[in-house]
Amino acid sequence: MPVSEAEVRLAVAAARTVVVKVGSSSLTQPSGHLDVGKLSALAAALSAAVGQGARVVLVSSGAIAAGFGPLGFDSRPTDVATQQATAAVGQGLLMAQYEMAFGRFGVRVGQILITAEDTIRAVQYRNVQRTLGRLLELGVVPIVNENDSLASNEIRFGDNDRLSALVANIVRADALVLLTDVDALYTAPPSQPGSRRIGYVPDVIAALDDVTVGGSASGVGTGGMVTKLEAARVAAVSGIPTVLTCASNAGPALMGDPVGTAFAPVKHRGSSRRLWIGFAANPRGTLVADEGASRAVRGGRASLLSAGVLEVRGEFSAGDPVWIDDESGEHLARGLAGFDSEEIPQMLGRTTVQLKRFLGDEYAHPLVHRDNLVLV
Ligand SMILES: Nc1ncnc2c1ncn2[C@@H]1O[C@H](COP(=O)(O)OP(=O)(O)O)[C@@H](O)[C@H]1O
Ligand SMILES: N[C@@H](CCC(=O)OP(=O)(O)O)C(=O)O
Repeated sequence: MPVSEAEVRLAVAAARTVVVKVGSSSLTQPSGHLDVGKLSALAAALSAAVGQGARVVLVSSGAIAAGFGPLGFDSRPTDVATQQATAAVGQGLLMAQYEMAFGRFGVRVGQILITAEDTIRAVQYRNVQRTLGRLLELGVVPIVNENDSLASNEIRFGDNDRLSALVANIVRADALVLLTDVDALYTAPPSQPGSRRIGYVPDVIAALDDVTVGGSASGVGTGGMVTKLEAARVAAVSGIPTVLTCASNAGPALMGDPVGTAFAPVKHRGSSRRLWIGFAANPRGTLVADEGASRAVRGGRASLLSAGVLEVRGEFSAGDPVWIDDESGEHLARGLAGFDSEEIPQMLGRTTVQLKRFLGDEYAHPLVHRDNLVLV
């Protein structure tokens, strides 16, 4: 586990598999239209890394930014339906440019569009993992974006920062590089007088207390620095180092030069699927655990049984993420529900033996299995 900045930089330079995320603001002109020059420069830097043997996954935003100009809008649309339609137009334009730009270096690209919803379940998760793995084996640079045109509003990432950290987990990346329109993390939004550049963050969780982060200032970006730090945190707890810098520093960042901000990993890798449950999507409902069940869940190795659940809130399907709260309303854990919300009221308070006797074998299972549960 690297501890000094030099070791973190070295780990990034030596990474065999690297996920690079580029934000909308780094691919567009001030007018909002796609900036083909910036996109080509990025493709050149990533192709050089591929030429040196790296396996590169590019998580690229920019579908909405690329689509609104050609559709005749003056600025990024704000309503969901128009954003989704704009992304459908822009995503094709974006990929056409990437194909051409990487093609100049003989590098092939492939498009992967992900929704939070269809990757939260184990089968789809493994599907994404297998396809990305195969693309990398074939020497292709997968270009990933959220499937904006189909993502449902309640369960979308919105920004691509957290998505990139999860993709880094899925492909078991050795490094994550976040490219944006600011050269590094600052102690406060760079527009604030007196804000200072931070070159190295040894512990991202502790750093969250010392840094003032703001939203996007660009008009095309989405999450600002908040979601980038969240991505760096997810990567860190997965054992993955992160470098955050501006897109024009992509080449030096990948070579381990001291540009931008480097974040050290804070822990050895956990299970990527459990991280996915913890961070991928917003819970759709809540299961309220009684005192005994809360204690068992807090203990870390227990499933949530219906005998210890007092109440179900919200509407969800089996497999959806839910909160597990204690009676005072405090969040204890996130987990994937084992049943649809409408099936649960008849199960509440019943033991496994009672469930079997009164409702049948198919109900004699935990409401949330411990393998699908992550403490918060
Ligand atoms: N503490 C901070 N340090 C650096 N940038 C910050 C900070 N707080 C807020 N920001 C803003 O975050 C912006 C980057 O986020 P965003 O516009 O969403 O980019 P992207 O499109 O690359 O995701 C920067 O341009 C900057 O204005
Ligand atoms: N998936 C969206 C990303 C939205 C967005 O602006 O993200 P980001 O620039 O990474 O903050 C798109 O391609 O337009």
